[in-house]
Amino acid sequence: MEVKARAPGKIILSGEQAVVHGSTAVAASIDLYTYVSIKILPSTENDDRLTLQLKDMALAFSWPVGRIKESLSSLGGPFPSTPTSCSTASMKLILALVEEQNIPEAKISLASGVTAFLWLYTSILGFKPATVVVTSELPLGSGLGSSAALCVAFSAALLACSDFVNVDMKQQGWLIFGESELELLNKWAFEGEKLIHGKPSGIDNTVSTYGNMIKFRSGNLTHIKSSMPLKMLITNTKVGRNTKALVAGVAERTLRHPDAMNSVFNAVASISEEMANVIQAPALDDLSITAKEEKLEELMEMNQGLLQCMGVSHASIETVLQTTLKYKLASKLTGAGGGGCVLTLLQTLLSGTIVHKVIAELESCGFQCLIAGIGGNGAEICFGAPSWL
Ligand SMILES: Nc1ncnc2c1ncn2[C@@H]1O[C@H](COP(=O)(O)OP(=O)(O)O)[C@@H](O)[C@H]1O
Ligand SMILES: C[C@@](O)(CCOP(=O)(O)O)CC(=O)O
Ligand SMILES: [Mg+2]
Repeated sequence: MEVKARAPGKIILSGEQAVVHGSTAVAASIDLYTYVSIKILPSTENDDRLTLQLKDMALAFSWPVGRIKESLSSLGGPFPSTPTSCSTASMKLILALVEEQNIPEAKISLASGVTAFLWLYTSILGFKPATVVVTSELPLGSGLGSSAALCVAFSAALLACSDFVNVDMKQQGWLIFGESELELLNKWAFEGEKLIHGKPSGIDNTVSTYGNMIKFRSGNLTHIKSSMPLKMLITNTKVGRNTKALVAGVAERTLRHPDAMNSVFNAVASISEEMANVIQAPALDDLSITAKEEKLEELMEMNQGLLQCMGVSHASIETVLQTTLKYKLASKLTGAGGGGCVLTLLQTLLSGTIVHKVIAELESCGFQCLIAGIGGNGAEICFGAPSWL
């Protein structure tokens, strides 16, 4: 049996970091995906293995299934079949299984992704031998939600192979799960994301699961329907950073200055609410679209100022802001900050010449620019020949 799943990355239009502290945020899926393929293998007498191939990194990890079973069954298994947090005891055992694989020091940041894989795999499918292959179009650790896309794609593929969901394997092409399956998949992906981020808000796995555009607050999502075309330039500063450390840094600043930081989070919540209203308000002509774009630009700039207050901007982000401002374009960081990606709103009536000029100037600083499609489908699964591997 072979199943493929894909899950999109995301941009956060407003409210990153503050959303971890209960503020509203607005996010949208982008058309860059992480793909997971699972091939369940027939059980043999003595060489059953679980293999994880990270194709883009040219890395493969493999465990004898008996070894995983022996290690984890000391906890008294079977593992939970409903989404549950990985206990400290399970975590310790899984980390030992990851450590055995001797991940090269230069790629050690991948260990948390491998840990999330082992937890999701054993929880959802138990100890079946299989080969799992991962590929991704998303830059890792850049604020475009690669960690959530990975957990969503794992969960979707695993659930499609499990007895927990009912899917018609004869259907062709990419399929979307039903509502209750999406809810289950999103909960599992959140558990995986916790192992990578420490304390995620859940916005990244939720927008990757459901796709489109969402408003998110304290675990609750509201679907948003944009009444205007939204075009964003995404500039990757290529400055590596780690979401877990940045989220922890904001939490520490909040402990030091609770009143000031709570005021910042409240201001961010108001910005996100207003942004959602602007995006959804009817636009009857070019004039009203331009007026809405100007409001969005101002809200993005205000949000960026507050992200600076939280301590998550970076010299490379400031360079992108100054460069785009020269062309009268508004920008803000997206994701955890500290480097990673910056969003710039490209107004509908903006000339192509300006877009080319700003991209050329950003790229001359060593940054990488892309314009992604915004608001496509969320998680999808497919049975059949893997054309994308
Ligand atoms: N395709 C992938 N293969 C392996 N690990 C991945 C993959 N995508 C994401 N990860 C895991 O997620 C981490 C990056 O997550 P994070 O710091 O949250 O940044 P972001 O989610 O913005 O890309 C990586 O260091 C790795 O552990
Ligand atoms: C900083 C945060 O708001 C978004 C993190 O996104 P990313 O991992 O940087 O793509 C954290 C969260 O909401 O879980
Ligand atoms: Mg992440």
